Amino acid sequence: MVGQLLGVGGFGDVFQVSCKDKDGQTVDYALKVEKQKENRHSKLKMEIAILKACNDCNHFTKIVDRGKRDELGGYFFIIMELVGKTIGDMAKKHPNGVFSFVTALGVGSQCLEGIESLHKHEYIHRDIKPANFAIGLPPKQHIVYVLDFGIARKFTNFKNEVKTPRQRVAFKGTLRFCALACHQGVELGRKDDCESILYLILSVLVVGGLPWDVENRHDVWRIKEECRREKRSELFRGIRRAKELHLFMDYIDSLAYQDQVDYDFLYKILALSCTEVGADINDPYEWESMEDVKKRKKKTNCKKKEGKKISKKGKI
Ligand SMILES: Nc1ncnc2c1ncn2[C@@H]1O[C@H](COP(=O)(O)OP(=O)(O)OP(=O)(O)O)[C@@H](O)[C@H]1O
Repeated sequence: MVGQLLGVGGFGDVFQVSCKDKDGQTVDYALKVEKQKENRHSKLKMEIAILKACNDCNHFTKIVDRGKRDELGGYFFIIMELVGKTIGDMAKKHPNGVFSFVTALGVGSQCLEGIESLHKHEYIHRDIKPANFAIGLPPKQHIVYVLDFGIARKFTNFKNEVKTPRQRVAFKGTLRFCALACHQGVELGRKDDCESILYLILSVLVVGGLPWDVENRHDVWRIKEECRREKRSELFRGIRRAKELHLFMDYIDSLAYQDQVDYDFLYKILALSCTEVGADINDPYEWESMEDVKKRKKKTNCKKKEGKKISKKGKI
């Protein structure tokens, strides 16, 4: 049974659907449909390929069914695990539109885990923003899910080598959250997804948001550049502990298109930042009740942050 409309995307709509499982229990899922169009690649096909590839990671929704129907002019569909509100919607419900320090960093660290997994499967996301990550439904309210792979791109060639960068790349993504490379019109790599994760964290952490709250693309680019220099403190204004987030930015800015990202270093500095304010990055999020916390299993399918070796860059 098709239920409420959950979201309208650029290419398809997402509905809540419910059906009975083999025990007669009603189970809810999300149905995403995309109209088939001539002369256009299906975004949904890409999403399906990615969700299948990342099936081993708990930051991705599980596929229940998928296919193509010829009715109504033809459409592709996917039925997947239903998740809760997006990070952007959650932040809006909080005072000043921001999370606590530990929730913001904890969520950011999970977004990075999802993106690391995507990179491991040789895709970059290219549209990282709070609207493209969601939290799970109870009892999975401590899990962050990556959504929307509509403009994801394979960054390796058939020999599994990083593709030669194109000379010129058209702007794709979301102005507020895109990396500097996107403004420069150059090929995006793994480090650029990580740059967007830093912007995502700051957008749900700093009261008043990112300093480039303007419409004009060139102004946004200019302010992002200035935030590397004279306006740097403005980007991190008012937060409890900024030292490690500065390191995050310095590290990402030191990387080039083809470079591997030292994700462990980034998890480590996010965790350290929380320790420095007397908390733990795995602490319950603001929306979790004690009951949820009790139920929550600490183990995830993805690599755990804790107990990882200090990487070569992990000298803080
Ligand atoms: N598995 C899901 N469970 C619950 N809600 C979902 C799920 N997937 C997507 N949504 C909701 O639907 C909205 C649109 O989904 P999504 O961003 O994947 O679509 P899109 O067509 O690719 O969008 P865009 O135009 O932003 O690229 C999301 O913001 C989210 O609110």
